[in-house]
Amino acid sequence: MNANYLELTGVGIEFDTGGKTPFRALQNVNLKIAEGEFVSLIGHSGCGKSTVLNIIAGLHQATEGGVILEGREVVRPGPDRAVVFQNHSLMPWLTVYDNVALAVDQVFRKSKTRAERREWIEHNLELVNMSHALHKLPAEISGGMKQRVGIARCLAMQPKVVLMDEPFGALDALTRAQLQDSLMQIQADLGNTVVMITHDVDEAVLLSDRIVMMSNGPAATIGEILTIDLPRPRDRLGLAEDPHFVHLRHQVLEFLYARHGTPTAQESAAPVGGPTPVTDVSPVAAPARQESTGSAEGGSEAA
Ligand SMILES: Nc1ncnc2c1ncn2[C@@H]1O[C@H](COP(=O)(O)OP(=O)(O)OP(=O)(O)O)[C@@H](O)[C@H]1O
Repeated sequence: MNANYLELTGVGIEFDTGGKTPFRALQNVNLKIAEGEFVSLIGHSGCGKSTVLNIIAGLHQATEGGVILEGREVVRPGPDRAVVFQNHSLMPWLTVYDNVALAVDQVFRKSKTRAERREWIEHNLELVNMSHALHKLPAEISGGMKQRVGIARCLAMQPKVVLMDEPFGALDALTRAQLQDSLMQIQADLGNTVVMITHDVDEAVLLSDRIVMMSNGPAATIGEILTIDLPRPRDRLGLAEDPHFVHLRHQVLEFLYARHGTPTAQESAAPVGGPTPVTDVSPVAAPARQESTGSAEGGSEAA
């Protein structure tokens, strides 16, 4: 296993706001992600989670630093990084099958025959239990089913990294739980490297190998990284009362509510220097929690 599969080094970004001073969203973000690892990004609204994901996706260019995936610099979007958004983003005029076919044809037109591609599309829709609805249009299926199709489309591209921006955020609790379980099963089978944004602390602890907790912006950075050393496969019912699960969950809540609550006046006025970042270490060697020396005190606000 390559422990430095995906590396973010000194990543910072400023957005041009049309005024005199650009807006500094991120400052000195350093993170190393191992091949096959499941990493969640958590932090308050507006701290810069989507910006980190977009930089990895190649949709934004960092102002400083950069991203290396398997030894190659990320400079633009590519099929080696597929994104699952909160709102499925399926083509409404295409059937379930054709939505996945569109992505599969783009990636595998030259390397797979038509019959192989058909088999591959059906296989990926089967992975997310959608074989029964191949010929339905997005408008004819539920929100959870659309999200399943979005995940199938992403997996079918066989990306090196799966990027998920609050993939289950718009779903009811029961559907969300079912999809979380499916995702855990799929990741166990396929060994995908996943970076997922979530606001849901339980979801982060249940699914992740590590949780990256971000400080508030502007000039947001990584505040702490929590290693989730719960054995797999993980069973949500058993874990609900597991003291270690409860302890890990508490550590995330403490970071979000007690130490990085409402952005302070000091943070709001943060100069380009920003808070001190934490330097990541390999997930295997990582201690249960790494503290940033630059964390700010704050009030309380939900993530
Ligand atoms: N294109 C842009 N131009 C200017 N500012 C931007 C741009 N994109 C993001 N920002 C700002 O950067 C900061 C981080 O935004 P981002 O969307 O990454 O936060 P987030 O943590 O994903 O938020 P949420 O949890 O609410 O989705 C915010 O202050 C946002 O307003």
